[in-house]
Amino acid sequence: MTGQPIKPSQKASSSSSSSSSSNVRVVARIRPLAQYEIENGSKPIVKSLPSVDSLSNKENSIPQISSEPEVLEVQSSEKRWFELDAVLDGNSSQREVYYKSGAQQAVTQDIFKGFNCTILAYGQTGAGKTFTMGTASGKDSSDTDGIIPRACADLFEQIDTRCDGNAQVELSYLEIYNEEIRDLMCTDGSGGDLKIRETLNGEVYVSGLSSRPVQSPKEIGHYMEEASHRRVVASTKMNAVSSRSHAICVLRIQGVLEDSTKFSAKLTLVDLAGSERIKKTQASGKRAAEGININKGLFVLGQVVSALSEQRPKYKRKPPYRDSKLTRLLQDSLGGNSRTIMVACVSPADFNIDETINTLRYATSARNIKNSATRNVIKALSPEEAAKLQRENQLLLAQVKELQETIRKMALASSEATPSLVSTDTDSLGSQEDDDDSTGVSMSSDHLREDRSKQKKRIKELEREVRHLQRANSNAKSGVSSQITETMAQEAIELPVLHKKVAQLEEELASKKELEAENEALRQEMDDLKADADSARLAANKMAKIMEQLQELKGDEVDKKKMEHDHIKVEEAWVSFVFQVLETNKEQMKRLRDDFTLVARVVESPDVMVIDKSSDGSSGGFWKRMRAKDKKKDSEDEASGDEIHMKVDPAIRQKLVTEHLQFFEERMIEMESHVHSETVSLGSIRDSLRMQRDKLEIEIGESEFERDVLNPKDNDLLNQLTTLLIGPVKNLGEYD
Ligand SMILES: Nc1ncnc2c1ncn2[C@@H]1O[C@H](COP(=O)(O)OP(=O)(O)OP(=O)(O)O)[C@@H](O)[C@H]1O
Repeated sequence: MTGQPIKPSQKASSSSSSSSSSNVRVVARIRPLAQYEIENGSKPIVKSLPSVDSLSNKENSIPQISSEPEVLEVQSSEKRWFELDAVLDGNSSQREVYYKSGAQQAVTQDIFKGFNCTILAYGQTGAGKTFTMGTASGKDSSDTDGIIPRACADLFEQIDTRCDGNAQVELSYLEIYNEEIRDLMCTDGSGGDLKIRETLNGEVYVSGLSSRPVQSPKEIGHYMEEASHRRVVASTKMNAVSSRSHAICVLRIQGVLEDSTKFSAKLTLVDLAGSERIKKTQASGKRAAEGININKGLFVLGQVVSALSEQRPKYKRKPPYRDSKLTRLLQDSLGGNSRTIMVACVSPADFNIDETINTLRYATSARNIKNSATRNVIKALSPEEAAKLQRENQLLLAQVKELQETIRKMALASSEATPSLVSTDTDSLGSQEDDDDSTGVSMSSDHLREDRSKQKKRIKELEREVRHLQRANSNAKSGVSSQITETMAQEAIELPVLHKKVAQLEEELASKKELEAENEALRQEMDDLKADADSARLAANKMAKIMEQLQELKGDEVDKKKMEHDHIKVEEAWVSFVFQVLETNKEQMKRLRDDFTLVARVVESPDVMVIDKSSDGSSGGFWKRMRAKDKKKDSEDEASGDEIHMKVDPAIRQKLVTEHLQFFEERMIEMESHVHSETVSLGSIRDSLRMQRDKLEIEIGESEFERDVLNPKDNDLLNQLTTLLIGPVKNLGEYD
């Protein structure tokens, strides 16, 4: 049998009432197999190993909190064990869960000692969180009631018996849906997208969240029932009624116990939405988006738990409370001023083993989280103690006055120093918006203004605080003679608060000075940026000029190439002209051939030849010579119509023919070779001219494109460059 070794319990139970520092109490609840798990043939593999305590408690009608941790066993391919403060299996009743989780003790004891308490249910979707927490139904109690209705019933019962009804309870109820806070008590639909803010003493609250005074569990049940209709639920493959939001119900209680001790406390009851695998729930569209948001919030919660539970100093890191609304609102419950109980709900089925192991790992880590809850109670004091407190109060008053004067001077100096940068819209005295978690030095003037505005607000808040302290002090003084004991009791509570606030004011002042220095650095940085922007702008202008020049040069280049192109065209025209000349030569050669044919006919003809007058025109030289050599025959020549009939002496004819044949031969050879070589060289000239022209056309196209690109007025590259150089400074809003 293999398994995960169980660590020895490292802590005392959180139920110890005197201790202000206690670990988060974590219990596991295993629900019975669900219908869908039975249908898909799942086997139960998660069970609780009974502790000695729980066995001996079996007989007891009131379930007891076990003093020792309990163990949960997961039997998969190997066995694993998880040690928790209590383990409740599928047979555990709702009542048992209420008691053994520690919820009953928190409500009936811790709240009345002035401790803030949180009870939250965590786990996979469909694991039984809503079933465990329950919603107060407004009806009479039943066995199936979860923690919330039971807590409400016990709370009012205790108020009746311990405060004689002298207590006030206020209820508020919200949900976080898709990272938006919604007021579930708001009936007019205006309770959406509320903001988280923080008071001066670090208490986180939701601005604009409504709260109602409530006088009975039934009244709470009534409001919660109404609110539950506003909560987003939907059906998924793993839960027919799946909560799609984290619901947080807060009860603020203030009362006076029988021994005149005043107390105040906050009971926070949280029903988280379940972690889910989109594949398993088969959620799509809106449901899938919800699932992603749910998982995101829970992931941050996991990060917070793991940061808080880290035991090794070198791995300790700041819990990322601000990364989600859920963790921001639960900041006090996890590592803060609250006694916290976490119920990790799991399925027993092997089908859900991965999710179950995850939940349990998370749960065991959460057990290491240490909270330090402080008691909000007021006790009666002796007259000596009261007088001492009064002296301290006077001292504090003097300190407050001094601080007030310093603040006034600083505020004056600050607004005089930088009037242009301080926003005029700083009259609101509301607390600072907390949602923006930006840290580090901002580069924009918006942020600078924001800092200024925050600074101014801060000063006003400080002034308000001082006024409040003065008021508290003078109230304390005025009551001394008449009701010395009660007033002093009040002061006993207020004195540490005053001390804390003075320390806080001093801290605020120090941080204000830091802010001043930071602002000075920012101003300096802004001046530098302006200077950078100036030189960037100069550089951009220079670049525009260079580009203009380049554009001109490119334009010249284009013109030159175009001229070259035209020149080539002229040359090409000349080449085609020469081709025509060659054609003419060819024509002439043809005529020579015709003459040659004629001469051949002369050779073959008898004494009289018939010659076309047109032929005579073209090869007249030959006939003239014929006639000159044979003058005596001239008279014998006869012309009729287009023909000449010529008598020829055979000897002369023979001689002339031979001469001409030779002449023809030579001319023909000469012309043929000339025409051939001219044709060849012209052909290559023509080809090279065509190539040059094609090349030039491409170059012209490219140069024209480059010229257009270089146009500084319409140049994307330059514009981008300018934006890049000047942009950051332009964003400062003060640089034009
Ligand atoms: N211990 C239990 N005994 C009997 N039925 C239970 C138990 N726990 C849960 N169930 C039933 O299982 C179903 C799912 O429970 P529930 O709605 O409480 O889950 P959930 O964890 O709140 O889910 P989601 O995160 O999706 O809202 C319900 O029908 C509920 O009645």
